[in-house]
Amino acid sequence: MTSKWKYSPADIFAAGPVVPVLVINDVEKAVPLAKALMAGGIKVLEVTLRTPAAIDVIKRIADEVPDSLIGAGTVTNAQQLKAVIEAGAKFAISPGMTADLLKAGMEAEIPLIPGISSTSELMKGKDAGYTHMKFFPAEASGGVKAIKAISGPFPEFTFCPTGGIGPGNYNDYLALKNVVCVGGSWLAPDDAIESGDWDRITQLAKEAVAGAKIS
Ligand SMILES: O=C(O)C(=O)C[C@H](O)[C@H](O)COP(=O)(O)O
Repeated sequence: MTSKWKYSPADIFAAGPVVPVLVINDVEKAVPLAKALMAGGIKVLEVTLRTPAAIDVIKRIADEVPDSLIGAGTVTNAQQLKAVIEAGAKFAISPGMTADLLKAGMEAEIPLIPGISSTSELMKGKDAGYTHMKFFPAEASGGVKAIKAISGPFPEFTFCPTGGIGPGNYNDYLALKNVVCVGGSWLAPDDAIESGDWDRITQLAKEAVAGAKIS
């Protein structure tokens, strides 16, 4: 692992049991949304690069909510990784991996958390030096059973599962010894962001943090 990183992937995973996966269309929503989540006890934020506003959203949150651990999600190539670093992201996370992205991640000044959904991908990540990975799409790829089975031959890897996770099943994942956090969009529903219902988002965050059972 590279010592130039201010936060290691382990620090990011340990900073909170739930990571909101954020899809933000309007840059003006960035700061109030980040503050609403922080008020609910969540520090790690994943802003997905799914909208044209995403890079500006990351910039805004990095500048105006400096206590947050603002990360970029849906980072699928080295150019995007460079762009999110310039925007101020403190980490990057990907739904998958390519050889180029894995290489760029190891050379980058912020940590990259690549995504896997199979043991072969895990082995590619392992060869490139990664120990912390996203498991995506979690529910569709075997969920808790799959991650538990993977810990047999690969006990040294830690996962942040996302995809199909919500209040009803997040503790099933957190109960696994190779999972310390889970991600999901349930913490910041589109309609609540759209209408600026920040109290609802703070409440969802509070409930998720308070209800999380860390093994
Ligand atoms: O956009 C990305 O980079 C992703 O990796 C995918 C997200 O983590 C999941 O789409 C969240 O899944 P839901 O919580 O089921 O909505």
